[in-house]
Amino acid sequence: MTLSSKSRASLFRYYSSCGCNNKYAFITYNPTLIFSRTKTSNPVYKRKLDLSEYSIDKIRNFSIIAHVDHGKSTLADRLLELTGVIKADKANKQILDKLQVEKERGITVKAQTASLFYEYKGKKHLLNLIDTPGHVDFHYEVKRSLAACQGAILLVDANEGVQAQTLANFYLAFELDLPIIPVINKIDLKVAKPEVVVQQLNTLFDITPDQIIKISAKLGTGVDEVLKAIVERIPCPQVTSGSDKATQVPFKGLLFDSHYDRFRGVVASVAVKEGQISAGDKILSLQTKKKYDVQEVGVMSPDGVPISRLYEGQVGYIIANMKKAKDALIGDTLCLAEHPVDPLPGFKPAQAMVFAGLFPADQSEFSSLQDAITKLTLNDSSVEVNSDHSAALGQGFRLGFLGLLHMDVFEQRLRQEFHINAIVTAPNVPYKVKVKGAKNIKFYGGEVVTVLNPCHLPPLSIIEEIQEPLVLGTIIVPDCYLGDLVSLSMKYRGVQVEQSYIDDTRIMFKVVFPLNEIIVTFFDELKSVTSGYGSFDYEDYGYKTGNLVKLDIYVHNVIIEELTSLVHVTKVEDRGRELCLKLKEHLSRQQFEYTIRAAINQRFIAKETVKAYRKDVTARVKSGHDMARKKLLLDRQKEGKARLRLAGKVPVKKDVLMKVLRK
Ligand SMILES: Nc1nc2c(ncn2[C@@H]2O[C@H](COP(=O)(O)OP(=O)(O)OP(=O)(O)O)[C@@H](O)[C@H]2O)c(=O)[nH]1
Repeated sequence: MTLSSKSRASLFRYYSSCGCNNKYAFITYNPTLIFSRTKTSNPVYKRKLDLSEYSIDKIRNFSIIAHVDHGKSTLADRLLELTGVIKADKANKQILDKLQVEKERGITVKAQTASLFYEYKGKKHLLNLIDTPGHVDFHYEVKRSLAACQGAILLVDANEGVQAQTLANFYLAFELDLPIIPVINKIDLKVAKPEVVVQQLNTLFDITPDQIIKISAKLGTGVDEVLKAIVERIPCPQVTSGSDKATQVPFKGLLFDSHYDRFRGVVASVAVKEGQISAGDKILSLQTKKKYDVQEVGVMSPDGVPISRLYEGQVGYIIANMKKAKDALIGDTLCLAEHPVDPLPGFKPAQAMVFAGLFPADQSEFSSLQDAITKLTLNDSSVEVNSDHSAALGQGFRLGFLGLLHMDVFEQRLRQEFHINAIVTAPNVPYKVKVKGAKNIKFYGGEVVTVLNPCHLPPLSIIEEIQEPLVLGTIIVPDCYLGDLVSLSMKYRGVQVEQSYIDDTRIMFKVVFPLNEIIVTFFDELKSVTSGYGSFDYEDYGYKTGNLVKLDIYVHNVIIEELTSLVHVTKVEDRGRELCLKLKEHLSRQQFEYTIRAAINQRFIAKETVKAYRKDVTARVKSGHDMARKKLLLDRQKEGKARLRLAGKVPVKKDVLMKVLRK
């Protein structure tokens, strides 16, 4: 069915009058219409999709996993082209990276699905691809994507070889018992060393050379081999009911991802484990116990294509009037309202690792900031939101992120998509504080209190111990940097637990670090001491009692709460001195002299003095010999300054805080 331009125009007017001003959305509102986009390069849209022709043995669900920049999204582009989902075009670059921040930074931050239609040995196959992010902060995305798959392509750069995230991602797939197709990418590079990578894959993962496919995702070389391997080596989805009975078995689906469409609410990505689902069905969320009417089901190819029915084994999306991101809980099981089922195992919720305060630059913008955070978290449910207040910055929020890049990306999206200029305070990690005394335990609601903001630390007298979060870091470096790496690890309080060669020249280290030490500068320093060759990945390693102290900064005898931090006892003096010096550099002089001091439990460990402005009050005394008059004027000035010093305040403005907080 195609629409005449007249009926298109009237439809557009109709949907515009309903408040829908998205030029694509008016077409997608009606599931019976065939999608049309301004860029109609997509042959899929020329026909209506009916997935009933793909029996379960013709379906493959797979992810592409790899270290950062090893070419996942570029391979996805070639797969989309080869299967005719998009037209081959030099302009196709990381098509599945849809967010502006992804395009600008050239990284994937959100996993994306795409359905490909591939004819193999005369039979049509439906291949559901999930392109995953590579950066350590987004491991959680990879983990849940893999739960919707039966296999994974492990991509390794032919020049860089196996890196820290290659290992982490391999083990994620391995733990789920997924078949892995090892692919060496970028063989077109002059510096490519595919044979070295073959040796690494063999040493580390027991992968034999005959299993490995060598490609250039950029040029398309060898990509057809990857398509064949997907069909041959990845099994079709396992379903308990068997394909014939699919129609009689009640629907059971795993909600593995979601995003928020401002016109249509939550779009939930679902892997259909049993039965089938179509628009008009009433579904139940087993976690929230809420019921919804399904308005549309479809597949991403690469944008949403509505279809009449999603069948057992398939991966697609459901739109069911879910208004909030919290309605679509990742890992939830969806079923038909009248046929409740046993829940699927689901996932552990994402754990925020890094917390920071977010304040509006101007308090009048507080509600705009609140609104923007609510909207952004609809698309990113892994952000933890708490309210916060600061004496200098006013009302704001304390947000929890999966890592520093995640925090950066969130802040960039606030700026770009909502035009909000927020002040982000220094990142810190969640500490666990053990309090003593039955009365205190009752007051804090438990023996262990989680402290997200160091200035909210319970009084020292009732603290039994402070525990800090640890991570197990994996570092891969050429062995010539061995000495530099050992010193670097020690500087960041790392404890080495393992060391082994992954090929003739490169070493893998496992080091336990306090998370607080590595969140800001460690990665940059690692890159710098290893001339860019070192790679780093980390995973949660629990909590350990740390010899930590609370560092307070006083400006003219007033504590600046935003600068309060928990620091290891061996580093606290350096940190105290550094903060005092930075403040001195950025604070303005006053009519009176004042001090900037760093203190542990009110014991001062560092001090800087900011001198007063000097005004020559004796300049007006004409006679150079009137010493008595000069003395009188100088004494008066001294008294005035002493009075000011007592009553005067030193404003620590937001821009000064920002400069000091940036490490
Ligand atoms: N020479 C060459 N460059 C490639 C090839 N494949 C990818 N690239 C380049 O490598 C860079 C990273 O590619 P991406 O596809 O964005 O890598 P990615 O793994 O998706 O990156 P993240 O999502 O950030 O982890 C881009 O500049 C690509 O053009 C290849 O086969 N040969």
